[in-house]
Amino acid sequence: MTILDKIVARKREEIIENKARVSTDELEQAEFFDRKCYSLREALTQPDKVGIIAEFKRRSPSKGILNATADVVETTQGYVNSGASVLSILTDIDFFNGSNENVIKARRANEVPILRKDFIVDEYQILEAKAIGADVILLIAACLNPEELKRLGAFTHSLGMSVLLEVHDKEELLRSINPHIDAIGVNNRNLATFNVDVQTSFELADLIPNDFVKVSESALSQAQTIIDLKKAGFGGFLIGETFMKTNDPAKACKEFVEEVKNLS
Ligand SMILES: O=C(O)c1ccccc1NCC(=O)[C@H](O)[C@H](O)COP(=O)(O)O
Repeated sequence: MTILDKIVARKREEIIENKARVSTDELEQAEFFDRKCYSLREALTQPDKVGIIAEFKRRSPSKGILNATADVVETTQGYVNSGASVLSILTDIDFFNGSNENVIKARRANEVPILRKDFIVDEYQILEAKAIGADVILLIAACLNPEELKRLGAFTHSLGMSVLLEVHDKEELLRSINPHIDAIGVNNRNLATFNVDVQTSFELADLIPNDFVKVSESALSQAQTIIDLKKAGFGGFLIGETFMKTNDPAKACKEFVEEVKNLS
């Protein structure tokens, strides 16, 4: 059993628990449910921005605790003030020490798209994402078949939210493209082995149709890599650990954005 299998198995239990605790009617009556979402595509195609998706990630299965103390409001506001275009906030509790509450707090404090970063396998989680103020959800090809990807993508679009499809190889990419996707992310981290290799993004770049915003995810730590990925056609860069492992994630983000701009 891979770590991804374990995460998804636990996720299915968690969804049953959550459905018993909070009804879909209650989710639809939540504070943020009827708000108009920010567009992921628009945020990642602004010519004056680098295209950073800055992640609030306390812990990861591969690295353990990254940052136990950072304040979510201070950090996410800092990310946005540093030039991040989009925020990504982990909501998985058991493997990432994330929470829905962190999205709610970040939503109240920021006016950019927020990606609810979790392992989505059920419509209920998408309703929950809308209810907590997220604009974007992630659909991971490694844990969803083409029919599920299409069904969950269509449901997400029906709520006015955006879909970031995550793939790791050519086979996942070719079987997963459907009309209900806004951006395609190449995860440089193999979720079964934890191996990271930025080359994965370069290899898949030309296979992703240009109608999608191309996003490179994970293991991004060098400004020059962003420049090279931009030349290869990428417009979004999902970065967690590089920022969160420092004492001041927002400052790390600011310095990174400045370095990319200086190299551009
Ligand atoms: O980060 C992990 O260890 C991990 C393990 C298993 C499943 C998913 C995992 N991470 C989720 C992500 O996709 C990353 O948080 C995101 O791409 C940012 O990556 P990084 O910049 O390397 O923190």
